[in-house]
Amino acid sequence: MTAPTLKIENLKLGFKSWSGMSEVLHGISLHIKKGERVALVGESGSGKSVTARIVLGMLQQLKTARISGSVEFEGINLETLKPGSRHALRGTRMSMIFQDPTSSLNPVYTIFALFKEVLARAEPGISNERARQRAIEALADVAINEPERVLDSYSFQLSGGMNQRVMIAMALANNPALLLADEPGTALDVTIQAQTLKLMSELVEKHHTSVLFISHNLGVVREFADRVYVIYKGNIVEQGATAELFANPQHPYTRALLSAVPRITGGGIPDLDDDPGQFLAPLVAHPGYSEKELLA
Ligand SMILES: Nc1ncnc2c1ncn2[C@@H]1O[C@H](COP(=O)(O)OP(=O)(O)OP(=O)(O)O)[C@@H](O)[C@H]1O
Repeated sequence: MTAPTLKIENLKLGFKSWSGMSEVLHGISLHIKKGERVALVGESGSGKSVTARIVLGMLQQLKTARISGSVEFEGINLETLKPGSRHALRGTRMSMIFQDPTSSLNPVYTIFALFKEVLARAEPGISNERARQRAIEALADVAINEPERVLDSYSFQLSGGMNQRVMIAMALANNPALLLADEPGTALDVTIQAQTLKLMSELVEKHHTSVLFISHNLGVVREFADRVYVIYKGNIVEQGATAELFANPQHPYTRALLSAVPRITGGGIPDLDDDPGQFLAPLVAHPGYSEKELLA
């Protein structure tokens, strides 16, 4: 049996502040099999982005963060890796696409310089010629027609949609096993968002990339994901195959989210805080699927 690309078990996170600890993740577990696209869906502040940041090792250095539980990537517990080895995974075996492409691309460097840095993570000392050739190929994959012009531009000279494509091209340039996509395109208008999601979808299919797709938009999740985990206030309250979960949601919070789909796509999630206690039941697996069986 091949190890899942990602396996998170009992992950807890708290932030220390002057007023005490605020608990953000209460022991979440999830997994992504090779080539599987899994969505983590929940309202703003539920703990989606911090989960991705822990996988990437970006929160561990924060003095205020308290993290426990385990994160395995391709069968290796990431906590057992030396910081250098863990750092080396970022941008090579796992990469991330952020919500706002324009502010995520450093405006001080040309797109080519940023590309070269990404490529050099997997191929140290890569020559300018080879980096340029590979960058042009990667940009062709995201349907950019004038790669030379784009490579010599700075992010602030390109449109948001173009920057989003550049970011997808960069994230996939080293053929990662895992792509963490945090609400890609939500900072852009809906047409561009739909185009970039379609592009991303085609590319991950082509390269058999596993994806953790973070979103609050169930309409988008339905199009993109094979399986869905629903997160509410730092707890996974339900998971299941996408079609099944949409057809037969078990958990009251999932039902509430689903009933709000038209409002979500129109912008904004309704306030579900009226009776938060009712949503905090343990994980609900769909009949016939246990977390163990899904891993097999
Ligand atoms: N560095 C930090 N220090 C303190 N609290 C933090 C930090 N980062 C995140 N949080 C808190 O952790 C909680 C979860 O944040 P997170 O960014 O994961 O939410 P999210 O589900 O991704 O929401 P959104 O959809 O709005 O991005 C929030 O209450 C947030 O304020």
